[in-house]
Amino acid sequence: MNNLTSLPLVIGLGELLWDCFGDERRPGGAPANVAFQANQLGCQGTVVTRVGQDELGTELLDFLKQQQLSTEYVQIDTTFPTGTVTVEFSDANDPQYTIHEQVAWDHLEFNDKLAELMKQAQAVCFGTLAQREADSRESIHECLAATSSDCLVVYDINLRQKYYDRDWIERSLSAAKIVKLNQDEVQVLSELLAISAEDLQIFAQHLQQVYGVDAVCITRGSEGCLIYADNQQYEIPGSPVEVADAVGAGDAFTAALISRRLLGWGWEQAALFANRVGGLVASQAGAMPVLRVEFERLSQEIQNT
Ligand SMILES: Nc1ncnc2c1ncn2[C@@H]1O[C@H](COP(=O)(O)OP(=O)(O)OP(=O)(O)O)[C@@H](O)[C@H]1O
Ligand SMILES: O=C(O)C(=O)C[C@H](O)[C@H](O)CO
Repeated sequence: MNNLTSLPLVIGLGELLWDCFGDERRPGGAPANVAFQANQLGCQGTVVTRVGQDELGTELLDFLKQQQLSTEYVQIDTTFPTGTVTVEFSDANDPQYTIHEQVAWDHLEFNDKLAELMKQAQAVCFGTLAQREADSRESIHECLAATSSDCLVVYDINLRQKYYDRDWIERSLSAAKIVKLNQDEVQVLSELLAISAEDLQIFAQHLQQVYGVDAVCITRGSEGCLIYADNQQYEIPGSPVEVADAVGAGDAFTAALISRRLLGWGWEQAALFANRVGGLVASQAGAMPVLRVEFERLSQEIQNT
């Protein structure tokens, strides 16, 4: 790997794609959003994914280069096209995703180069969607197995359409140190894994005891988040914003939480920052708005309070 900086290496492992909003399109894909935001948050965010050998793939590679993200771990598929998603809204807070099938990011190939990269990662974020096909599912777990024991492995559950399965979720929970999910996903998991979600602390303890997860983070839109870690519950209020669209707010939240935990911040302060970062992204269109300066200002503000 060509590690040009000493910044913490944060990998977004899974899908990089085009979010299509009517006749506009913007780069997206949850793990890619996390890598992009981690890059803006003072880390070396790196995307591990696969695009097609087509115009849409070339444009994604150009986008990454423009944003000073590495394209070294973006594989090119000669059979499947670059992924696309149709994003629709009945409410700006609640985007609906139609995720098109038979695309390149379903076919990530694990190899020595990826193993070498994963060994060096300080954090890796992955989700459920990119596990819908066996090719990427197995490669993702090979990547996770190649990380060092102190790597912060973050499972941002992100359940989409019908693309999840109890076995994939349990395998992923077992591989993760931090699990992030929203309130709707708590309900789905509660049914799928037969865990009561009436008391969220008991729900979180179940994930910790059965799957060996260290921290559980539940996001609640404008109401902020709950974190269960170190035998404590942290309830961190949100700072409501005027929403442009909530696409990528959760991913920005995750990137912010990772970046500040890697800097040694406590849970409360890191979550407060993550809430504000998520809110800022919700106040802008698309999943990858350029907000480097705003994030730095916010980081200083929260450190000084
Ligand atoms: N309207 C809002 N006002 C303020 N902050 C917001 C708003 N919407 C989202 N956020 C911030 O972003 C975080 C993540 O939002 P949300 O709970 O909607 O994400 P999510 O459902 O996890 O997202 P995704 O499924 O896209 O990953 C929230 O915990 C909050 O900190
Ligand atoms: O990657 C996912 O989880 C998706 O749902 C694809 C979305 O279009 C994406 O997260 C928003 O950029």
